[in-house]
Amino acid sequence: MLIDYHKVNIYQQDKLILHDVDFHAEEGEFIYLIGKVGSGKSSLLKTFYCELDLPQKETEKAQVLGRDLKALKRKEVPALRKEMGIIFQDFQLLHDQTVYRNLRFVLKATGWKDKKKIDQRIDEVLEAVGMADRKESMPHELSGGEQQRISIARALLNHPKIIIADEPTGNLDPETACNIVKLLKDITTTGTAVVMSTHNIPLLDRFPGIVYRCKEGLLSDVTKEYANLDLTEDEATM
Ligand SMILES: Nc1ncnc2c1ncn2[C@@H]1O[C@H](COP(=O)(O)OP(=O)(O)OP(=O)(O)O)[C@@H](O)[C@H]1O
Repeated sequence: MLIDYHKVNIYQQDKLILHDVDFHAEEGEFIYLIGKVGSGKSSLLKTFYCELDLPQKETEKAQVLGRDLKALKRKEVPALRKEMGIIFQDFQLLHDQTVYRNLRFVLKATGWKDKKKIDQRIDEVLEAVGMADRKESMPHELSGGEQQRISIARALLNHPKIIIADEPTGNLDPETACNIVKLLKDITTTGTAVVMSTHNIPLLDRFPGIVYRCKEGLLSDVTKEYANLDLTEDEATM
């Protein structure tokens, strides 16, 4: 299992955001996280990559990629993150660097040294997201959807076992959003799991997956019943 949470409490400062969280992710799974604004989606995702700490005493089990988060030391976090791809709504590309340099920056920062291997891996990930011909482009020369493709390519660089995507389609028009989610779903066929938060409810029918919902401090697996729930609040972004 890639992520195994059992009875986990999640706080922001002193405020309990989600309690008794059970969450599981297995290889190749495509998992949505829905819930209204402020319901705790980002907070949960942040705990997976240790941006938000879990309270030791209120965590029964929290394992991510074979590590016990209760025992994980700060210095072990970069190695854990190297095995994950993380994607954000605002792409977070280096604006003054070409696509190629954006990707090379990550490889160098994660220990790659051989220029030939670096160039080969950059070609592979750009190919995987359909952007092989944009290596020398600057981010501002790309559309939002294209920039998100580059950030997905960046997330793929180190062969992640799991991709965590926090509202990856939040800044995109509906058609571009569909293309990005299709790409993320295609990636799961390679065995990489994807966990993505979204307010874009129509995606759930179009690209079926497992659906978790944050509501009133609780996280539930609603895969079987989401179609019968009123998700008006979950869809609103304001
Ligand atoms: N850094 C922080 N410090 C204090 N409180 C925070 C912080 N970040 C988030 N919160 C609070 O935690 C709660 C959950 O926020 P979170 O960002 O996890 O919600 P979300 O479901 O991702 O919302 P959205 O759909 O708007 O992205 C909110 O009440 C928010 O105000």
